Amino acid sequence: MSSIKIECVLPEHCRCGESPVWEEASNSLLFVDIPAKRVCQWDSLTKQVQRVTMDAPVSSVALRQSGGYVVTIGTKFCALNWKNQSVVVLASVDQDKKNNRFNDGKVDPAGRYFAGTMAEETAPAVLERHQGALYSLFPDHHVKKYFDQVDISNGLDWSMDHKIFYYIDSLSYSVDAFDYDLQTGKISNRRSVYKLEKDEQIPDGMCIDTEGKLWVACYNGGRVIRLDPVTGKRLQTVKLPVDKTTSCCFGGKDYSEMYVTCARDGIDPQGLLKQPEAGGIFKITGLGVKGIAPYPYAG
Ligand SMILES: O=C(O)[C@H](O)[C@@H](O)[C@H](O)[C@H](O)CO
Ligand SMILES: [Zn+2]
Repeated sequence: MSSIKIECVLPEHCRCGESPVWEEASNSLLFVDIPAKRVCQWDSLTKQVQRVTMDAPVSSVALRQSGGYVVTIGTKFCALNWKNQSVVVLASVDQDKKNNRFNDGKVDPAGRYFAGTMAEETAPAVLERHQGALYSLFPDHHVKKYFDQVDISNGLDWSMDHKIFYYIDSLSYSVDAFDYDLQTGKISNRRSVYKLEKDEQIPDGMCIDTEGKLWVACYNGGRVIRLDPVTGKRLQTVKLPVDKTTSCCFGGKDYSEMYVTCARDGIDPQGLLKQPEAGGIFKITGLGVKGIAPYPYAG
């Protein structure tokens, strides 16, 4: 049996840390702090952090094949040049919804950047319902809309054989699956593969391991859970010393470590005394499973 170790590797006070992405080329973890409008890069070797501030909430970051990163800022898909900190808008969505912003995003195995939107929250998980939609930015910069009526667009990943797309609309308290056509980027046949239990709270970010099992960060649940999407059973629970766990990804050597982001917003001063590491970056080792490298945006 492996022994699990959980460590706060970066005591960052993220208001809402999200979108952890491992960048193998720089041995670093990318992540965002949404309301702080920040994209960060934590070097796992030097332990140094670089932070770049945007002019609107930035909800996800992904690698870009041609160099630099892509990010979702406000309701825009953008390219970010890390060296000179410049941003170029690639496409816009939800132009009729002034109170909307993008939320979680991830690149598919063919290099399309998937991201969904939501209404801006007045408090964590308090927002106008059904305002969001799911989109993807194709390598040629055209945008495809998949569906709307989304509350909080979150966790997304693809099965190892690229035939299934997994997705979370947080306030449905469900992890869903679609059949996926990698050639065309089309999704179909939506179904639920797991319904969260009460103490697991709100499903947020998600990633898949090489065994095809799903890892879901549970917001307010202070844990990541490992699910078997075939049987619909929870296989494992890993608790963290912070409640507002938002997302997870594999990284480090051979993608054998898990990185977890979390939020600090919405915790009162009393609560912060009990979880001083809220908003930090956590590393979990000894899970005994691995992930895969993130796919880069192909455009
Ligand atoms: O990170 C996200 O996905 C949202 O932007 C956050 O605000 C919270 O996680 C959400 O409130 C929990 O459902
Ligand atoms: Zn999220």
